[in-house]
Amino acid sequence: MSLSGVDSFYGDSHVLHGVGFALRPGRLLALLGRNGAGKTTCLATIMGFLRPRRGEIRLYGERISGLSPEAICRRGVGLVPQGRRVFRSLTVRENLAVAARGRGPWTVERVFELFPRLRERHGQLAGSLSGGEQQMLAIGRALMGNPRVLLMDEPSEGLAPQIVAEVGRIIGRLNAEGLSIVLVEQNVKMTLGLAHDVVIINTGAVVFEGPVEEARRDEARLAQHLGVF
Ligand SMILES: Nc1ncnc2c1ncn2[C@@H]1O[C@H](COP(=O)(O)OP(=O)(O)OP(=O)(O)O)[C@@H](O)[C@H]1O
Repeated sequence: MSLSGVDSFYGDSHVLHGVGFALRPGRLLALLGRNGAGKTTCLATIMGFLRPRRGEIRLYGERISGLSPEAICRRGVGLVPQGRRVFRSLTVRENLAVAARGRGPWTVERVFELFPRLRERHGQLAGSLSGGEQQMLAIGRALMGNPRVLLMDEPSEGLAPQIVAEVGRIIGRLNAEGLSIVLVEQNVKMTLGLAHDVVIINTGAVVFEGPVEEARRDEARLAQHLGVF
């Protein structure tokens, strides 16, 4: 998937300025930046919730910018949204079942193999789950759409360190199984441990794109754009 020269607006407010980067198949790309840098806006633009005014987004060669969110989802882009957004008054199993889409390996059973905790709680209302369990459910729900590319918006937000490590392991495993992932995170340490490639955005523009080794070597730049971590 690639973005080139993408400009996005909320009304008159110009938020993304010529954003371009490429996610290669099977890679994990970390999208980093300070609060308000435009990371969530980038994901919203890829998903089609915001239509870019300039530039284009391609998925395996096909132009997807300008399509509806449903059409983009059907072409294989999945989203784990910030704040999880599970259906609180549906059970765990129902949350997964309603998200089933497309052809591919993902079934409720397979999600339960990935997250045994969800199997244990399959009949429970999602609103009664812990934060970590809701995050697992949000990931499972996105997988039920059989995505080729998974966008994840701050999956570690508000979770205890032990649960963050567990979620990190799952993300690494999904990627190792071949899923291409864009990971937006404030947890820079965890993210650099998982990523192949890093993109840093600052006030809506890309200020760094390169392999994770290069990002690690340039700690001064990371500190400049991300603050102390
Ligand atoms: N719905 C909206 N309407 C108008 N402006 C918005 C809207 N959502 C975000 N913005 C603005 O767009 C800019 C980028 O926000 P965005 O949420 O993409 O940043 P972010 O990097 O994801 O930050 P965070 O880490 O806080 O989620 C910010 O200046 C924000 O105030």
